[in-house]
Amino acid sequence: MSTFGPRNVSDSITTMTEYVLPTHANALGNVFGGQILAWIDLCAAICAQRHAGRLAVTAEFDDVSFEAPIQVGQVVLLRARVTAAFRTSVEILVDVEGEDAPSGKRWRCAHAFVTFVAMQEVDGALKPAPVPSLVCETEEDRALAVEANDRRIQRLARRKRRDAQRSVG
Ligand SMILES: CCCCCCCCCCCCCCCC(=O)SCCNC(=O)CCNC(=O)[C@H](O)C(C)(C)COP(=O)(O)OP(=O)(O)OC[C@H]1O[C@@H](n2cnc3c(N)ncnc32)[C@H](O)[C@@H]1OP(=O)(O)O
Repeated sequence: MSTFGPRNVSDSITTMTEYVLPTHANALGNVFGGQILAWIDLCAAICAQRHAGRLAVTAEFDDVSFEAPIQVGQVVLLRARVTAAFRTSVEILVDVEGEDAPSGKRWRCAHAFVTFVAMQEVDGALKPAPVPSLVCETEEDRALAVEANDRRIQRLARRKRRDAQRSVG
C-alpha cells in the first residue's frame, strides 16, 4: 500500500530546456546521443521523484531511437510525464524536441520510456518503497496507462529471461 495519497499526472510533469554547446556535440556538430540520454534520465528522475515523493533510481530504459539531429546553437526541449504507477516503480515517458530559437521552428527528436524505482533507507540500505497511485486526467493519460501495462509485462518477461540466462551461465 502507498504511503502517500494518489497523485494526478499533471502534478509531476517536468520540462527542461538545454542549449546545445560545442561540448555536447560530435564532430558533425550534432548533439551526442549519449548526452540526450543523460538529459532524458535527469528529466525523468525529477518527474519520478515528484510523483513518488521520494528518491527514485533508474531501473530500465526501453529502446530509444533518434529521429532527427539537433545541432550546436539549437535548443533541446524535454518533457517528462508519469504514464503509470505500479507498486514501487513508475513508468515515465520523455519526449524530446529540437528548437531553432530565433525562428521558433521545432521538430521531434526522440522519445523514451524509462522505469524508475522509488527508494527509502531501511537499516542503512536503500530499498524499493511504495509509490502513490496515479490519477489519469485525460483520455491520452488513460490510453498511455493501458499501453504501459503491456510494456511492463514485456519488460518483466525480458528481466526474467535475463535472470534465467545468468543463472545458467
Ligand atoms: C538517503 C540517501 C540520500 C541520497 C541523496 C542523493 C540525492 C541525489 C539523488 C539523485 C538521483 C538522481 C537519479 C538519476 C537516475 C540515476 O542515475 S539512478 C542510477 C542508475 N540506477 C541504479 O543505480 C539502479 C541500480 N539498480 C537497483 O538498485 C535495483 O536493481 C532496483 C532498480 C532498485 C531494483 O531492485 P530489486 O532488488 O530488483 O527490487 P525488486 O523488489 O525486485 O523490484 C522493485 C521494483 O523494480 C522493478 N524493476 C526491477 N528491475 C526492473 C527492470 N529491469 N525493468 C523494469 N522494472 C524493474 C520491479 O518490477 C519492481 O517494481 P514494482 O512491481 O514494485 O512496481
